[in-house]
Amino acid sequence: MSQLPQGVVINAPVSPEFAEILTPEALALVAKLHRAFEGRRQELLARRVLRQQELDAGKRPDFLAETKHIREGDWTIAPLPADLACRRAEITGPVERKMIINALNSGADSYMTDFEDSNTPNWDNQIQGQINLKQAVRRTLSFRNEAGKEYKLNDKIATLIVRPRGWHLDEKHVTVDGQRVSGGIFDLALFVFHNAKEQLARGTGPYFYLPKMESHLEARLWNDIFILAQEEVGIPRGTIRATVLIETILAAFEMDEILYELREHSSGLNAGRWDYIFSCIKKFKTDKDFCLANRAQITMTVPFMRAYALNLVKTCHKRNAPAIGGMSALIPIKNDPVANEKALAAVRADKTRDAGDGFDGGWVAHPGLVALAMEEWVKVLGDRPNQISKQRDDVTTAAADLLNFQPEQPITEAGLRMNIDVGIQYLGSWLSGNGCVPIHNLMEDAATAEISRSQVWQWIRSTKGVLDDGRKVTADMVRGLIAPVLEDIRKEHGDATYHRIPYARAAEIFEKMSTSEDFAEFLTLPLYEEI
Ligand SMILES: CC(=O)SCCNC(=O)CCNC(=O)[C@H](O)C(C)(C)COP(=O)(O)OP(=O)(O)OC[C@H]1O[C@@H](n2cnc3c(N)ncnc32)[C@H](O)[C@@H]1OP(=O)(O)O
Ligand SMILES: O=CC(=O)O
Ligand SMILES: [Mg+2]
Repeated sequence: MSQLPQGVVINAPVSPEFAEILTPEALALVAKLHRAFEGRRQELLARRVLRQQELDAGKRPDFLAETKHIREGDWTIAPLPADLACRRAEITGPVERKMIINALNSGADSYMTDFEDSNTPNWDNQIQGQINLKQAVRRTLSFRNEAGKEYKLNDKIATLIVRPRGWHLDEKHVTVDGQRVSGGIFDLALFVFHNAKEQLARGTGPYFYLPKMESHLEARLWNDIFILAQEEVGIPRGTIRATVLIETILAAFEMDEILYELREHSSGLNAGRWDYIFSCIKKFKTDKDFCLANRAQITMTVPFMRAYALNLVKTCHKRNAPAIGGMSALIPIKNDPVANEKALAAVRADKTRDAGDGFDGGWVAHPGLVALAMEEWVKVLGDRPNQISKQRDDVTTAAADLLNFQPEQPITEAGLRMNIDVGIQYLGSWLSGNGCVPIHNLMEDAATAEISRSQVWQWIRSTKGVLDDGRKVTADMVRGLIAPVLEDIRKEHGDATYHRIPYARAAEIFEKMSTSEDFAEFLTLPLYEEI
C-alpha cells in the first residue's frame, strides 16, 4: 500500500496478479483523470436529476435549439481505422476468460467485451477482466476447462472493443482523496494504460463502447478524458475511438451532437434497444398518458422503436459514421430443435431488417449466431465493408415520432409474472457474480432486467396498468405473485442451485424496488452496495 500514489486508497484484496494491473503508474492515471473530471461527472449526474424533474412536470424532450447549427452543419467524424471499417457481425459478452477466447475466435468481425450490462462489477470480475484483456491484447490468453479442453486464440481474431461502466456507477473499492472513483474512468484508464501502446504496435487501437449517456455534454466529458488519457500515456490524439450506444430517449434527441463532440474519436453509434426501452419507461414513468404493453410486445417494429432505429442510421451515415444494430435477446436453444429453429429464424429476421435499413453491422449474444448475422450483411453488402454511403434522406423523424409510445396493451398476468420472474432470477444471478444469464431461453442482462422491474413499478402506479381481464395491477398483486414465482424458480433449478444463488434475497430486493414509492435510478445502484 505504501507504493500507492498519494491520495489513492484500495479497499479490497490485491493479490500479486492483481498488483500487475493495479500498478502505481496505472493508479496515477486513474487519480489524474479522477481529479480532472470527477467534478464534471457529478455535475452531469445532477443535471440528469433536474431533467427528470422537468419531465415529471410535463415537459417533453425535443431537438435542442442551441445546437441547431451542429445538426445543420456540414461535418463528418474522423476517418475510421481499417479494423473498425467492417463490423458486420459484432459479438458481445462479459470479460470472462473462456468467453473472451470464444468471442475473439467466433468469426465475428468485432467483439465488444463488457464491463457493463452483462457483467457484475464486483472486484474480482473487474480486475480479473483487466488481466484477461491484457493477455488477449498480447495473444497469450488461454484457458483449460475442468474436462481438460484447452482454449487459445486463433491467428485471426475479431477486433476488440471494450465497454467501460456508465457514468452512474462508482468503483467503490478505490478512492482518490477520499472519494470513490468513477467506474467508467477506472475501467478505461486501466485498459488504456496497460494496452493502448501495445495495441497500436500491433496495428489496432484502444477502441471503446460508451454506454447510457443522456446528453452531448456527457459525450464531451468522455472526449476530454480521451484527450488527457492519450497525452498521459503518450499515444497520438485521435487513436482512441469510441462507439456511443444510443440507449436513452434523451440521447436520441442529441445523436448529431454526440457524434460532433466525439468527432475526433468517434467510431459511430449503436442502437442499444434494451436500455432504450428502459429509459423510455424511466423518463415517463409518472406521465399519466404513458404505459407500455407486456415487455414481449415492445419490438423493434413498434412505432417509437422504428423511428429511433431509422433516425440513427440516417444520422450516422450523414456523418460518415457506422451505424451498428442492437441485439435480439434470442439465443440458441439446447435440446429442442423446433424451438431452436424458431429462435434462429427470429434472430435472422432481426438482422435482415437491420441490414436492409442500412445498419453497417449488428450485435449477437452468442457464437452460434455469428454466421447467420454475417450472412445477412453479406447479402446486402457483398464485398463492401459497410454501407455508410447509403444515405437515408428518405427518413424524416419528428420529436412526436420518437415519443409515439405504442402499444399500450396487452398487459397480462402472464406478462406481469414473467417480469417478476425475470427480475428475481436476474437479480439473484447478478448478486452471485454473473451479470448475464439465459432465462426462459432469452439472454437477460442488466438492461433487459431493468425493463422488467421498471414495468412492474410503473404498472402499479399508472391508471393504465390494468390487466386484460380488467384487474388493476397493485402492489399487493405483485407481492402475492412473488412467493409462487420463487417456488417455480426452485422447481426449475432444483434445491442445490436455489440455495446457492441468493434468489430469496433477490426477491426481497425486487419487492422493495417495485413496490416502494422511490424509483431506483438503476437497479445496479442498490445491488452494488450488497456485493
Ligand atoms: C443489452 C445488452 O447490453 S446486450 C450486450 C450484453 N449481453 C451480452 O453480451 C450477452 C452475452 N451472452 C452470454 O453471456 C451468453 O450467451 C448467455 C448467458 C446469454 C447464454 O449462455 P450459455 O447458456 O452458457 O450459452 P451456451 O451454453 O449455449 O454456450 C455454448 C458455448 O458458447 C460460449 N458462449 C456463449 N455466449 C458467448 C458469448 N457471448 N461470447 C463468447 N462465448 C460465448 C459459452 O461459453 C460456451 O462455450 P464452451 O462450449 O466452450 O463451453
Ligand atoms: O447495451 C445494449 C442495450 O440494448 O441496452
Ligand atoms: Mg445497454
